[in-house]
Formats: sequence, C-alpha cells, structure tokens
Amino acid sequence: QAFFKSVHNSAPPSPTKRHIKVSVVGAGNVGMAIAQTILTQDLVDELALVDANPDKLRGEMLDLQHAAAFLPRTKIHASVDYSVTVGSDLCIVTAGARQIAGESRLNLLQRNLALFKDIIPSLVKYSPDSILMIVSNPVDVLTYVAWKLSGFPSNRVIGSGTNLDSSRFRFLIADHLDVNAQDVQAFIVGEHGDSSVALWSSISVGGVPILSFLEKQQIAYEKETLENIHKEVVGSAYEVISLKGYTSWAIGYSAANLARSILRDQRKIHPVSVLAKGFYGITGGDVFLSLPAQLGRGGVLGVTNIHLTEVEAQRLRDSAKTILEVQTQLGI
Ligand SMILES: NC(=O)c1ccc[n+]([C@@H]2O[C@H](COP(=O)([O-])OP(=O)(O)OC[C@H]3O[C@@H](n4cnc5c(N)ncnc54)[C@H](O)[C@@H]3O)[C@@H](O)[C@H]2O)c1
Ligand SMILES: O=C1N[C@](c2ccsc2)(c2cccc(Nc3ccc(F)cc3)n2)CC(O)=C1Sc1ccccc1Cl
Repeated sequence: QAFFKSVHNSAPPSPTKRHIKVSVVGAGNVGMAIAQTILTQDLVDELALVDANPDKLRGEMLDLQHAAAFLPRTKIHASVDYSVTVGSDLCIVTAGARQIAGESRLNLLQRNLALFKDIIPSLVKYSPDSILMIVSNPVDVLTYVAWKLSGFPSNRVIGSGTNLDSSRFRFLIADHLDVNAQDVQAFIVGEHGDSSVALWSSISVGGVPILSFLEKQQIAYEKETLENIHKEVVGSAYEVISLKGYTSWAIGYSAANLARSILRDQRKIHPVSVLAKGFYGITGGDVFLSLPAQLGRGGVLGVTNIHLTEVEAQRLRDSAKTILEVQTQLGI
C-alpha cells in the first residue's frame, strides 16, 4: 500500500525560477498576520496585498514598509487592482465578510461566494500558474468554490483547513504533558471547526506514540483527557473570539508555515483541505476536507493513506455528506 496516494500533475514549475512572489487578498486581521509572518521569516522576494478598502490597504502597506530596517529586503505592493498580483507563485485568500451575530453559516457562505466570484477569476487572470491557499470561512466549502472557479488542477488549490485546529491541538497536548509543542505531532482532520476529527493514533511525542509515551511516563491514560483536549481546541477558538473579537496570530503563523512548505519545496506533511473524493470511502461528489497531505512547490504532492478507525472514517464521511448538501445549494 503506497504511503502516499499521488495527485495528478503535481510536477513543480521550472527549477530555474528564483524570484518568489506571494499575494495576500484581504488586508484584515488574518491577512496582515500572515503577511507579517511571511516577511519576518524571509519567505518571499515580493509581497502583494489586495483589499476592497483602499485606505486600509495603503495604511497597512505603509506600516509594513516602515519596518524595512528590521526585515529582510522584500518588495511590498498594495492595490485594489489585481494587476498588482501578477506572476504570483502563491495566492492566499483571507478576504471575506465577517459573520454577523446570529447569521447562519449558509448565509455567510452565500455572501463570501459572491466575493469569490470576483476574487478568484481576478487572481487566475494574473497568476494562471499559481497555487491558491484559501483561509476564508467556511474554508472547506470556499476551497471547493475556489477550485471550481479557478479551473486549476486540484493539487494547486489548498485550504488551510484543520491546520489551525491541529496547531491548537498540539499546543494543548504539549501543555498537558509539559513538553515542547514542536515535539508533538498530532493531526486533526475532516471539516474545519466544530465538527473536526482528532486522530488519536496520529499523536506522537518525540516520535513516541502517545499511548506508549503515557505508559512509559506513568501518566494515567484517560481517554476522556484526550477527548477533553480536542473539545478545548474548539472551545479556545470561541474563547479567543469572546476576548479579542477575532483570531490572528495562530492562523497567521500556521498559514505562513504552509506557505514555507510550498515555496521552499519542503515536502512536509500538513493537515490541509484537499480534494478528498475517493479517500476513506468518501463518494457522492467533489468535496474538500482536511487530510494529512505532503506539500511542496507543486502544491499537494500526495495524500497520506494513514490508518483511520471505522469511527474516524465514518465521521469524515458524515462531514463530506453535510458539505456536499451545502454545495448543491450553491449552483456552481
Ligand atoms: N480557516 C481558519 O482557520 C480561520 C481562522 C481565523 C479566521 N478565518 C477566516 O478568515 C477570514 C478573515 O478574517 P479576518 O478576521 O481577517 O476578517 P477582517 O474583516 O479583519 O478582514 C477581511 C478583509 O477582507 C476584505 N474584503 C472584503 N471583501 C473583499 C473583496 N471583495 N476583495 C478583497 N478584500 C475584501 C475586507 O475589507 C477586510 O479587510 C474570515 O472568513 C474568518 O472566518 C479562518
Ligand atoms: O479561531 C477561529 N476564529 C474564527 C473567527 C475569526 C474571526 S470571526 C470568527 C471563529 C472562532 C469561533 C467560531 C467560529 N466559527 C465559525 C464561523 C464561521 C465559519 F464559516 C466557520 C467557523 N469561527 C474563525 C475560525 O475558523 C477559527 S478556528 C476554529 C473555529 C471553530 C472551532 C474550532 C476552530 Cl480551530
């Protein structure tokens, strides 16, 4: 059984291409956190910002440019005109309408769909060979929308998916075990947000599977402890929102980490929203869900065939069914 199920056409672009350009659409809390992290980590030669609000856009551009003395040299542009994104290697979409208090997810989706019908074709026009990374919510459905509207092969359309969920999960496990979060590998997969699926078998600490780690450290293993940590992944999102009104730093670092794997051809495995049809018995239509996927300069290089319990696989299939029902109402 091959460890990776390859996706079509994931050959990287010409190796001679050295100048790296990233565009970020949406200069809000999330977009600017991603931009700032990409600059600090010296991932690009050129950064383009796009937003519908020209004053916000220019303000953010100037504010970043004024940090030039402390950052690696990077050309920073900003415009409401998508021509500023021309020749991007990676386009990160964080633009979106904010969910209105009490607004249904479906209504938010319809509003964001209307935005995407302008944003995605504009990005494709100027960067037909780029990779699209969708962060806007609902991220799994909007990644499907971006794939359909772009006409790109599925390996070049990725959603941040449960990458943020998994990074919070890793932090909480590390905090519980008093170890470094970078030594904790743990995947949350499926639908981003409230209905995500924690893969207990995927958790390892310093390369040691969690269950044997707990036994070796004589830490009482209680299944509900891990389940409570997964519940806290969801709860902490709501807590951050209730305290500061939005989230930015964790999604900023996690999305920039995905950008690094892509732009530096790291071939690392991340939980990201990919075209999941055909995996784990997911049928019935094209649906994007998070699975552990290998990322490199060609986008999604492969999707891992990790073992899922029947309960985990069924939960993925249930999420796929729910998302497909929503997608059929979109008319695209
Ligand atoms: N996937 C995740 O894990 C995750 C985590 C946090 C936030 N998010 C999502 O990220 C999105 C952005 O969140 P935020 O806090 O940055 O919101 P925000 O309101 O601060 O920023 C959104 C920006 O999009 C801009 N915009 C609106 N319409 C546009 C258009 N047609 N073209 C270009 N720009 C446009 C707005 O002017 C605004 O600056 C939301 O959908 C949020 O739910 C996702
Ligand atoms: O950290 C967040 N912040 C957001 C947020 C940021 C600005 S306004 C709301 C958040 C926070 C809390 C709930 C929530 N629900 C939600 C709303 C619309 C969607 F399409 C999807 C999710 N969204 C957006 C979001 O997706 C996250 S991650 C997240 C959310 C819910 C459960 C688990 C996780 Cl890991």
